[in-house]
Amino acid sequence: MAAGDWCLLQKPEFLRALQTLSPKEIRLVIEKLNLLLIDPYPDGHTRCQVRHMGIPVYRLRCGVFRIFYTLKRPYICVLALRRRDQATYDGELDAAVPDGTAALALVAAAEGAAEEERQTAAQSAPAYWERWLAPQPPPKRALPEPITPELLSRLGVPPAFHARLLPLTTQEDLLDCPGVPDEYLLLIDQHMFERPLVSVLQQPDYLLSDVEDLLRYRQGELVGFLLHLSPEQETFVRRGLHSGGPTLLKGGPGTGKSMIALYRVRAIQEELRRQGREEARLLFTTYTNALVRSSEQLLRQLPGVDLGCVEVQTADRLIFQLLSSLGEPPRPLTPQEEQQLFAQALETVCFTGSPAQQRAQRQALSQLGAEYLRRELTQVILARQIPSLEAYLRAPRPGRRVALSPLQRRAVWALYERFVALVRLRGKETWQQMRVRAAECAAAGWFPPCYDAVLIDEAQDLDPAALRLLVLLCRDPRLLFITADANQSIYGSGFAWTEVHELLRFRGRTSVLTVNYRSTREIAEAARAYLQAQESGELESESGERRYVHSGPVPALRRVASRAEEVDLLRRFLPAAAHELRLGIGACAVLTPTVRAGRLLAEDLQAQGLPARFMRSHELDLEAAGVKVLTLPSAKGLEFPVVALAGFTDGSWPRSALSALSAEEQSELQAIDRRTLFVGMTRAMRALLVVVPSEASSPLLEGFDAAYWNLA
Ligand SMILES: Nc1ncnc2c1ncn2[C@@H]1O[C@H](COP(=O)(O)OP(=O)(O)OP(=O)(O)O)[C@@H](O)[C@H]1O
Repeated sequence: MAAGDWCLLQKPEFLRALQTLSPKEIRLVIEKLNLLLIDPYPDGHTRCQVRHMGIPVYRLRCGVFRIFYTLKRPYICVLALRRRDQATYDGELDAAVPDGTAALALVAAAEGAAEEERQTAAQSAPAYWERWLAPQPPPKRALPEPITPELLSRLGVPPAFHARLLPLTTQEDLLDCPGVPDEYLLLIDQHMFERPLVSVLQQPDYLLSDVEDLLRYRQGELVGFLLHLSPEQETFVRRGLHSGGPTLLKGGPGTGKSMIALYRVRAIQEELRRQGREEARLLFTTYTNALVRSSEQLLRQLPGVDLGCVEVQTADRLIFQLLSSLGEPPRPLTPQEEQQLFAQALETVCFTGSPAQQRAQRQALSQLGAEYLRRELTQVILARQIPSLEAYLRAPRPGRRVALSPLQRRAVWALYERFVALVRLRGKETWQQMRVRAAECAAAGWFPPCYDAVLIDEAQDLDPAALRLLVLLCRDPRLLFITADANQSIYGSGFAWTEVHELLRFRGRTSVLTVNYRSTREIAEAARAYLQAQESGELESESGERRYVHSGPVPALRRVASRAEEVDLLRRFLPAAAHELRLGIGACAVLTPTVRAGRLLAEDLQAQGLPARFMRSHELDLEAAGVKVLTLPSAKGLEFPVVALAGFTDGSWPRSALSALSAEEQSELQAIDRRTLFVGMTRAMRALLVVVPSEASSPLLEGFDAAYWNLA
């Protein structure tokens, strides 16, 4: 709603406080906000400026409450609602916080604060890592009042959770209380301890387009509010809906690519509804099962989205379903079967030509590492649908660093033919073959375009064939939307968009996002420095500009001599960092290189009394209590306030350090592994710890520059 040309925004802090009000009190708040829309400027009476805040913050009288807000034309941003008797006077606001400087640095500088101010705050902050890694946890903070059934009822906490909550007496026990959803824990925490306004300023802004929505939200008629996107982001939500062709959106980690794709679903549905096409079908694809689950969850909370008309799916699952619809369900090889058949192909490959030529080809193959060859077969020949030896001899191989001579290519082709024959004999297919088959069926008209719009998130890791299929399934190229970040590619090996489909010419329809909304500047810059530290980790430069919304402590690297030491470090770091952020242990994630390392770490953390669960990508439950332990690849696209990268101590990773490979092969595989670690690091929002073995022999566990990392 705009009145007097003002629009209202609100912070989650304010919304949470509303949860505790009676309908009559909410009515009063609505009335006051309507008045604010007419004139928000201080009048020295009902509206005053709060002193000692660094930036102008105002407060509005509202019965026994005070509403705090900021102004930045045309927006009035409502920060918080507090009872008058709870330190709602000038100067007491942030003095009530025991560690004001820490809060300031940890949650980043206030909106609009100068860069210099932001850096000073970060640097002058007390020693985070000393606190977070202290041998003993800090004393627990007692709750200022008991948790009573009356309080819980007033806060709207369902009776089913009361028994768990009533005995709690400290903030730490409250935040970590198992079996109670975070929303209730944070509500009680917010009631007990006011969050400094400077920290509230860092929360995202949500649109309050109709003040009456507050009542509807309180009564459960409204699922949530829309995020206030930046003008740059807003452009991409709607761009090209009426004209042009497909849109490609690029940008580094945390710049909001997925968020824009989700909001675009809403914009497309709105547009199609306007055209009277209520039943239009949308496809939203992403790379991992974990991302499918979290995208579905976000879409469910987005007002105006009809989830019934949106299919959220990984491209591979869709391919499986499409091929199944032809009759027999396809039979993909498991990774173990693929490895086994590949090894068998290597052993039994037959070469053609004279004995000397055959010897030369055998020798040519032996110069290449097995993993490198396997990728050549699956990601070059199969994924790019190279039809013949002649075509392979001429084929460019973008992303592959080992130049192959014609002799080597002949040898590789022989291996490819042997491998494909063995796969056929097994009566199965590789996933690349299935993707190719599905794309061919679509091109032949067996799968007609069945989606009115297709949105592809994380496209950098899709095979060209899978992408081609998705393009073919979309009825209207204007409603094809793709996000990608080449620096986060951990599976694919690079391709040109036009190689996929002539439609993907994106002329004038490619853009790059530059503001990181997820990680602190310190974490994002440290991750970049790590990626660039070695020649193998070259960074695809999308744009020179990088901007950040948050700032905080630099991330840390610690070297450990044993897994026991590693577990001890995590046991100290995770709860300390989470509690400092006023979050429960469920806000923490440990990302490991392998499934085995993840399982072991989760068991060890549990044994140390820290609730932790290892989750495969398809088992991901973001709402689950306790530390989430995931593999690095399955954390793709996700985010967590507190992240540790660990599990490198058993020596089984990185794979590239294990075998004797040529320098080019090493460098190519290391580039992928380095990007995998980069993706893991950039999942962290506020606190990041990387734990590596002290005897690390791989260059991948090196390259942590003291200018970006706390290496104490
Ligand atoms: N305008 C905004 N205001 C506040 N928060 C935002 C805004 N845009 C995005 N975010 C938040 O930033 C975080 C990162 O967004 P998102 O996951 O969409 O980024 P991404 O570019 O897809 O990242 P990645 O490529 O690393 O997966 C999310 O928590 C999202 O809610």
